Amino acid sequence: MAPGDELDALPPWWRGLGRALRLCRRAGPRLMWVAGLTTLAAALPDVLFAVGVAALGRAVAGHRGSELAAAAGLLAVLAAAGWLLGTVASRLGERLSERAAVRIEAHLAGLEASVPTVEHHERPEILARMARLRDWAGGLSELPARLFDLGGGLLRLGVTLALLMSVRPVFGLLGLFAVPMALLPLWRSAVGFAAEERVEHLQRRARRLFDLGTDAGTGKEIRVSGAQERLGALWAEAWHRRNRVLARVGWCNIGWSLVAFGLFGAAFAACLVVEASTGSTGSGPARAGGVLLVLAAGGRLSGYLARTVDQFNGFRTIWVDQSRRLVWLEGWAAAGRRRWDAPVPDALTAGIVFEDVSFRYPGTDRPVLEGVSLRLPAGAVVAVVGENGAGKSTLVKLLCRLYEPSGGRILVDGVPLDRMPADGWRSRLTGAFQDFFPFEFTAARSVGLGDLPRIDDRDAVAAAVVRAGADSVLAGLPDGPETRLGTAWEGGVELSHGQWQRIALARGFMRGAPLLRILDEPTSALDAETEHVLFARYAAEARREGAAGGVTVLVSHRFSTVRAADLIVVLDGAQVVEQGSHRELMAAGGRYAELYGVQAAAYR
Ligand SMILES: Nc1ncnc2c1ncn2[C@@H]1O[C@H](COP(=O)(O)OP(=O)(O)OP(=O)(O)O)[C@@H](O)[C@H]1O
Repeated sequence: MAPGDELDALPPWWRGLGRALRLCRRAGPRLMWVAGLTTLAAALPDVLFAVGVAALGRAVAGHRGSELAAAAGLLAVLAAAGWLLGTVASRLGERLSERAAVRIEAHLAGLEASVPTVEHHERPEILARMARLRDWAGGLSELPARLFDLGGGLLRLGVTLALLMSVRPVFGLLGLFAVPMALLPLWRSAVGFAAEERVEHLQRRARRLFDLGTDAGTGKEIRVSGAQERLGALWAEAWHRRNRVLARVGWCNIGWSLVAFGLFGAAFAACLVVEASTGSTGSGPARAGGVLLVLAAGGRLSGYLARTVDQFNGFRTIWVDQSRRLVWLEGWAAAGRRRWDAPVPDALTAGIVFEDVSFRYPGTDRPVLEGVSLRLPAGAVVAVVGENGAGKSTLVKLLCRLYEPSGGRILVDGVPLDRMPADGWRSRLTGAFQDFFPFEFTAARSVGLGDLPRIDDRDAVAAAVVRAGADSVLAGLPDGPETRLGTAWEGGVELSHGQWQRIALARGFMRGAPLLRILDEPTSALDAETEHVLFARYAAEARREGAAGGVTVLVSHRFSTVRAADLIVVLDGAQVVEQGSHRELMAAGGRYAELYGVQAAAYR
């Protein structure tokens, strides 16, 4: 399944287990073996404690001093060995989990980042899967340790049952009475899981509302609109609705547990009474030893069983739920890359062509672009205009491959864009966007980020700053380019929106000779005059860079800026309604001429 397709079922459980264990093993193959063997060895002293107790009982009842000392010594050795092996095993398990966590988290982050488009950030069903995987990434790293614990638990159970049957074979049936206790948590946890999935959207909503109410970015508007109380009420309601559903499941769990534990308790009591009154192992000290063995082993049986079931449950949760999600994400990220069989060209000769392209946002039915056919000639400066919501930024996003078209294709020098590696294509793009991100690094690095390999190249940064007209911003900073931006940092300086925008613009000028330069309303916070001057500079620069045939796409609402473009594309109602040069479009007297006239009149 490729990104963009329907969300498919999770892969089978056995693939998930093997994959997750292999990933953890890479974090420390030898450590994994040592941790496994130590955990199994740590299970034995504890279970043999019942044998020591029985020996002690026999010695006390028979008044045998030497046997008493030997039994006491055995118990002391078992206690010390149990503690020592248990401590070492748990430390080794933790160490393995810590190492595996680093590897798994890096793997998950790499997988998410390698998904070529951003649509997964907007599809709730994918977000839910990924959120769960991310939240429980630590759990995956515990998978081997939990598997070893489970092995130790089963070993304890087996030896305990063998000890009980050594007293009377029929006492092995005690294990059967414990079965409901073993199965109950499995059943109830599946019920709990289903309930959690049902209310996951409420949890996500509550978290989002909390972020909205507490985030610095939203603080101003939330206060002005007076929405705090409403947000708080919605947040509380989301949590209450979620908690009510989960609490109901929790109470049912307790009820069923009482029934299962009651059944086992009755059977255990019956075993003790039978052994004490009839004494299968003889009379006197032997009977005392037998009763104590049943008491110690049987008493621990329920504890061991509950623990093993718990271990199995925890193991199963990670195994069945998490490891399958991991395999799904690996497959999903890889599917998007599979058809990349064409290289990204070094230079454009013909240009970029939209061939009957249509697009709908994930989870929506409304076409945002429909039947768009366009040619963006190599080396041209192309302006895209249209009213709010006309689809200008969407067209730009398709060019950046943040989404794949729902229909039609985009060709780069005649080759379908979706056959080229997305990261390779993006490495030849540069851009500045209206919804830029204010990276709170030093000013120089915030600009240098536009071309990662040259992030610390001071000359390249200085040149980009000048080209974007951001030199006045840097000149006003206390430490110039080395000033830390953002008040969240000690000594950091906050910039105005327009200043941040200029930094973002400079970032967009870091890469030289791009195949595509995107300017999506990058100067919306600047005045019309400044925008005009800057755009004239970009256009001149783009024409100078003509050797690579790079296309510059400018989205702007200001027609005074747009008129200098080689080609102007007018979008309306999800379609291209006009295209041509300023002079051609004015002569045609259509939509462009109308909008231009309105804006010119407003300026006059
Ligand atoms: N992530 C999204 N999910 C769903 N719909 C979206 C998304 N982003 C944009 N849209 C819708 O797509 C349509 C086109 O949006 P787009 O941002 O491309 O318009 P635009 O022409 O750039 O507008 P503006 O001039 O206001 O920036 C709008 O109706 C918008 O509601």
